[in-house]
Amino acid sequence: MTSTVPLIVRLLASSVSVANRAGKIIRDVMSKGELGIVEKGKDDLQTEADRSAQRCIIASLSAQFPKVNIIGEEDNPDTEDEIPSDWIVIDTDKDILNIGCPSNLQGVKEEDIVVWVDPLDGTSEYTQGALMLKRDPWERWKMYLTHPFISIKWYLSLLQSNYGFLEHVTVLIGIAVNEKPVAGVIHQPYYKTLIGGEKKIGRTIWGIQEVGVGGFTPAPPPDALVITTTRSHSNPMVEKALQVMNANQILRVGGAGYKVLQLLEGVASIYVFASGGCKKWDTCAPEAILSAAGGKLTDILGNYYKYGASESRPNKTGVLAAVNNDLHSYALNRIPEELKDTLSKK
Ligand SMILES: Nc1ncnc2c1ncn2[C@@H]1O[C@H](COP(=O)(O)O)[C@@H](OP(=O)(O)O)[C@H]1O
Ligand SMILES: [Mg+2]
Ligand SMILES: [Mg+2]
Ligand SMILES: [Mg+2]
Repeated sequence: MTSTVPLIVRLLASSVSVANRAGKIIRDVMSKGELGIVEKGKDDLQTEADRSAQRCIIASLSAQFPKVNIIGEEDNPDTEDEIPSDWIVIDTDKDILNIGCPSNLQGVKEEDIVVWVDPLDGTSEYTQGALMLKRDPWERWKMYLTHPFISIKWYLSLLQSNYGFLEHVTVLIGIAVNEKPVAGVIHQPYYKTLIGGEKKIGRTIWGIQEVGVGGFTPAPPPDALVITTTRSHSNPMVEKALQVMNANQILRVGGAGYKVLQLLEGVASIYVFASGGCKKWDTCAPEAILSAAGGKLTDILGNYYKYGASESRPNKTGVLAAVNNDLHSYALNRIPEELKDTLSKK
């Protein structure tokens, strides 16, 4: 049966299973409590969970799809050690294998595909979540003092957050064909639900061009204008763009994946980030899923990013995403020309 299913559908089905496994790795690293934080740059952390989840995803997908070009966020996951055999996922999601494949994607070959992997989106929120899992206030304070960057303002907001920032963490697998994101997976390892009285942790949302979105039911946008934006990478340009939106509410949350989930869930209507900082692996899967649901993700100038393997990794001209074209145009028209100019010259 599997061999008759088009490649792109098989790749999506495998990506869903692999993302679930990566999510379990992320939870396991947190439970063990040894995060192994490395500072890659300013405001840019990597943990054992980022490294291990990426190794799991890349090893699993490249074993099944050897000619697909897979690009991950983390440069040097420790490749010396052998990968634990239970990190190599060979399962595929059976429901996805049964979906119809859009006609323009039926003949796609492995060589035509680039997969962009963000093994853990929202690393900042993940490391701060670890801090809050320390029940003993003294232990928590000691961990705070040794955390690479976290201001007292953040520490206080964490104390008030009821340990909630772990929900912002996602695993992102984006599938691009001819430079365009056509399918993707957003897995949320800490999403909690009660199903028939039983607690379930984690959920996986997927999308594919022309077919739509699965894993949950998208909701219409809120009546009020609710904007979602970064909570850990703001700067004066980001704030300027937010000021001009005339929003009823601004939500500051972690991760590109989580912000796009908020759009899909009807929690927010527009995602505005008028700054460089995000990279192709942050936006590929979210763009694919959002557009499959009728939304739009571009840079702050209104141009689509390209996702070919040779494209530069940084999304220098920011992110502007909305649940529909009208809200996207509304936001685009409000961004001052001067800000667009400054960003495009960076
Ligand atoms: N100034 C910056 N420096 C480094 N990374 C940045 C950044 N601004 C945004 N990013 C990256 O873009 C993603 C979303 O950011 P934010 O949560 O601030 O909206 C995060 O991905 P990772 O957590 O996968 O690294 C984050 O690291
Ligand atoms: Mg990162
Ligand atoms: Mg990311
Ligand atoms: Mg990441």
